[in-house]
Amino acid sequence: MKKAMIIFNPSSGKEEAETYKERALTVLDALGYKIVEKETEKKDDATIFAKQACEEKIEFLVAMGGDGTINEVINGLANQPYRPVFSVIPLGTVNDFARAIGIPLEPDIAIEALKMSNTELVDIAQIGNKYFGNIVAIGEIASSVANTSIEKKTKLGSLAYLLEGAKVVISNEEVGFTIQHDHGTWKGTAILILIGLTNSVGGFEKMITNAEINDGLLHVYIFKKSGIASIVRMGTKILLGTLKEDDGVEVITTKNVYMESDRPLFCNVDGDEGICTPFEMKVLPKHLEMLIPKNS
Ligand SMILES: Nc1ncnc2c1ncn2[C@@H]1O[C@H](COP(=O)(O)OP(=O)(O)OP(=O)(O)O)[C@@H](O)[C@H]1O
Repeated sequence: MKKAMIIFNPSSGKEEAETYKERALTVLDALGYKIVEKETEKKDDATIFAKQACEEKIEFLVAMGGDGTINEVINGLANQPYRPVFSVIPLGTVNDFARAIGIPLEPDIAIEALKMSNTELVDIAQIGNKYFGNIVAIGEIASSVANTSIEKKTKLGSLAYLLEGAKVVISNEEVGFTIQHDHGTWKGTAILILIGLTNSVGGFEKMITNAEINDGLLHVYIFKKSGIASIVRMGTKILLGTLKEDDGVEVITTKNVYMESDRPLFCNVDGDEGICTPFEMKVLPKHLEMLIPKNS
């Protein structure tokens, strides 16, 4: 009998989380899976469970939670020789990974979509000894976004990130960076660097223009110091999906990065605090097989 594992974070989303879990169990049961149910209690539980799913050769893994839970699952899967087909029921406040991959943001619709059989191989990336599926942010703004309160995120969603981001961008000093990439070395100052695998950042689905889920590339966006007028202009371009063309931004596409800064900076990895500069990063092309609804 084929086996499925559900990794469920009861603290993600709102009160309906438990109800969604029951609905997902019903769908997987009707599909004929023997189900292993795992509930997270604390940080890194989802990583341990995902690794266990690989070791037990489970065929299908469903993660129910927000971007934090999904990042932990990716870290459990990434370096295993066998990896199950993976899908996500988004229960977070922002759900960048689900947005980017094309999984319905409405949990009930995402649960229905588990019945479909269309899979796609998607890229992830390695930063130091960690993995991510969506975005790394480097700069003072990165820690500020990680500090955005859960209450604020729940009330304001993407807007909370934008407000925190704008506050730091306006007040902040530049940092000197050296970035070695596949085509040379970039040296200069910036207030923020984003390295994205997908297009969605902080809920803004057109932030990283042209990034595809399996293009095999890291999209490095370097933001220069700028005044209020250019921040407003960039904000508009983020919404229109034309940020790449803005004078305040330099863009590098590469498969590998070595990043140094003139003082150590913590990175924000998929929305949570990650490692410190300097670091090495590389893309792992088409590394995860994901169930993705065809018409999304
Ligand atoms: N039972 C639990 N109770 C409280 N916290 C938990 C529990 N299980 C896991 N966690 C914590 O929840 C974190 C992940 O939360 P979640 O998946 O909602 O991510 P998020 O980044 O807040 O999502 P989003 O930004 O999309 O809202 C984990 O890193 C872990 O520390």
